Amino acid sequence: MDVSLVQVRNVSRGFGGQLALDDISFTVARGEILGVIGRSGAGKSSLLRCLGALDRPDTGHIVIEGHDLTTLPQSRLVGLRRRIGFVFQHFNLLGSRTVAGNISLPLEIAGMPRAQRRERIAELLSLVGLSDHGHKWPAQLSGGQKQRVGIARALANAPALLLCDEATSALDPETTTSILDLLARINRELGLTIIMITHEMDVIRRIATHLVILDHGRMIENGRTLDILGADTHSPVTQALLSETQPRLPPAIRAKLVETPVPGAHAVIRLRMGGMAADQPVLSTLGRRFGVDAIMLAGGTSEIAGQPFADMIVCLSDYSAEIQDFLHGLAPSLKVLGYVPADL
Ligand SMILES: Nc1ncnc2c1ncn2[C@@H]1O[C@H](COP(=O)(O)OP(=O)(O)OP(=O)(O)O)[C@@H](O)[C@H]1O
Repeated sequence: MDVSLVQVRNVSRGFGGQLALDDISFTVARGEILGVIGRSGAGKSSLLRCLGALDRPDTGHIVIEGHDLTTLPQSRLVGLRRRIGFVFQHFNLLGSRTVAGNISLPLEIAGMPRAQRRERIAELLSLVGLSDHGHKWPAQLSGGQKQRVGIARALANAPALLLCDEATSALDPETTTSILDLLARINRELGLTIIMITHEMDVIRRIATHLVILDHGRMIENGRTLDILGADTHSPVTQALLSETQPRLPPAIRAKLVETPVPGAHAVIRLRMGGMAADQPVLSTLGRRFGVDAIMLAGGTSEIAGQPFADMIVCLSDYSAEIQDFLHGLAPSLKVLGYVPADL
């Protein structure tokens, strides 16, 4: 059985002789959170518009729940669009309607009777943590609350797919965290598939199970976020995006780093590992098993889309073949950054 909810096949879209999307293909499985990232002009919004049936690709196919958006007649697109919820960067709430009124709008358009609507609105308000705010006006809400209303409205018709366009870019860091937590909970509890466009790597790390990286309209990475972030070799564009959230050596230590080992020097190693290995007490094991002094210089263990992930730079008093073997067994990505004097 095909578990993919969305199939994007060889999609291209041009504007004035320039390709905003150049032969893009990927699939999104049900229940996935796909992050789409890229620099300004990479093609993210163009892709989102095609996925939301707001624009048609010039060539290629986009199939959602078995329906090909690119060949479906306009009359049937309206029905399919109800299967897709949109969350916008600037919320796009109607100031002339209350919170409940905003959430009610898609239900009214879908022809839901009033009594049923009232029940559904109460359910949605509770889901996004705004049960007491239904009577308020958008102007009375904080940015985070407005986005919660935006999410409730997007979920009103129980969509199969949620498209989020820079949903947290207008929010402060604390509010961003609460909105990302809400989206992750909705994904978990409702099994909802989410595609989110962002230019922030941190958003990807926190929530996206899968990742697409676009550059000049081309897809340069696609896979599990853990795999892409844990890998060693990347294109310069990917590396630049990833480096935003990667640990860096403190400048004072970087200044002492040399390329070739001198007698007694300590090795500075960068290692990344995902899954169970990330939870292991690597430094203390090195000390216990090999008698190595191991010091964490930067980074540590965090989570990527709820999975443990370690990304750290460590200083080791010994980097023998035996120790290298041990570390290679744990970390698919392992790199010697250089050597520093023992009396660091
Ligand atoms: N309607 C349009 N008319 C003309 N050119 C367009 C149109 N939409 C997109 N483009 C061009 O297509 C390319 C991709 O734009 P797009 O907005 O999809 O990128 P983006 O990754 O979303 O960028 P940003 O992060 O700045 O929003 C850009 O060169 C842009 O100028």
